[in-house]
Amino acid sequence: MPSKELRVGMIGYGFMGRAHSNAYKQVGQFFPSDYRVVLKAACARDAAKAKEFADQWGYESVETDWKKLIARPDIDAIDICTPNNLHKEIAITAAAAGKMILCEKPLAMNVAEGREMVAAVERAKVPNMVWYNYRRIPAVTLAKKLIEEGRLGKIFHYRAKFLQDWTINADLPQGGQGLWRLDVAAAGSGVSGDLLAHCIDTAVWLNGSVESISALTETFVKERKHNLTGKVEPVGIDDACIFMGKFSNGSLANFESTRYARGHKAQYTFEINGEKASLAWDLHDLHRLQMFDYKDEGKIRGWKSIHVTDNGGEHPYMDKWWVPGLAVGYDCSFTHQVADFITGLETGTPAGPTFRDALETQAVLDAILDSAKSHQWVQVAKG
Ligand SMILES: NC(=O)C1=CN([C@@H]2O[C@H](COP(=O)(O)OP(=O)(O)OC[C@H]3O[C@@H](n4cnc5c(N)ncnc54)[C@H](OP(=O)(O)O)[C@@H]3O)[C@@H](O)[C@H]2O)C=CC1
Ligand SMILES: O=C1CO[C@H](CO)[C@@H](O)[C@@H]1O
Repeated sequence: MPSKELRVGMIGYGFMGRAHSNAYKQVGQFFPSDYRVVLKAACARDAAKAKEFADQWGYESVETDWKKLIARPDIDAIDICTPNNLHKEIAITAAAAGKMILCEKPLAMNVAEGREMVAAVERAKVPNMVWYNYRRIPAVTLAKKLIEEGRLGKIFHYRAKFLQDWTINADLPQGGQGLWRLDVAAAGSGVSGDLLAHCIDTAVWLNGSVESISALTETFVKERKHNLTGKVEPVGIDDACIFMGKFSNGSLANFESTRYARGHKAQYTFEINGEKASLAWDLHDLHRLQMFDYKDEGKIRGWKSIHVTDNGGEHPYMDKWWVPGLAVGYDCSFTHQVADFITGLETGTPAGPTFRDALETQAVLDAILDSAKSHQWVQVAKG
């Protein structure tokens, strides 16, 4: 039986408010630990919606001012599920109050903000984590294990893309629930910070730091009505982004993200080519890790499909779920992230990505926008 409580104050009831709440409810059932997660309070500006959310997910109380939530002595951890422009202020206030912080991605609007956030959590010595959840899809975690075992050898290429199509409609306004992503003042950037950020986090985790970048961005719809002013305003975000770059290990990077790829809702894929083997993964088929291993016997050598659904306890996380062969879904990545966060509390070795880890992704994002603006190669800033 758990002997400790992890009392969560959730800020935001939208997409991620729901995804994280689901993870908090699942984690103790599938990943038992010394901690019992208590959904203490849900916070948002719209009191009625926050109350409806709190009732649905089992939060004990509601707040409409995040500063009051942070000030509450009965909350241990603040979960930031707001638009990106609020991450910094909330995180710094929470750190100063000695709260643990689980912050949604991207860490910040830019690297300067990110640095302030890292300084705040490190000064306060509070456990902290950023929700780059795709790392914890079992097939992606398996890729990490195979790379660490040296099965790919020297890596030559890392290519990734994240494609969507939901902003092709020029009548969509900027601002509002979900649509704040189209407003640069709320989002900081467009698809680079929203989608490529995931690809970069996974890439840095699997293949190490990105050193330099040459990027191209495009804003296909240049003006949209703004929901705050009611006026048609210029659009300041990148609708699409392509970059090439070089990793510190010498391998070449080739990345693309867009919300204008008609037919694609969330196609996140990566492929890694090493001297001994290659790996490929596709979110649409999230259990499958494709591998080509050159050491396989010639007449049967080819791409093999590893279906990551246990295999006798050898696949990451899967032994905690159902019987071998049965799948889990997108939501499990969040549950795994909470489970690892709790393990970090128990062992004293924090689960990544911490704010400091996520700062590296933020630096790559800044370099992308700098390069796209200047039409120059840009060195990625260090921490
Ligand atoms: N890890 C991942 O895969 C994903 C990460 N994200 C990230 O999660 C974050 C949230 O995105 P998402 O859930 O889609 O956003 P939504 O638009 O669905 O929800 C945003 C929430 O923030 C609340 N909010 C906004 N302003 C304030 C405020 N001043 N005080 C308190 N609450 C506020 C809103 O409620 P109200 O308006 O009532 O205040 C709303 O509940 C973003 O940083 C995004 O990048 C998003 C999707 C997936
Ligand atoms: O992973 C993701 C899926 O798409 C969302 C946008 O539609 C992103 O915000 C998110 O981070």
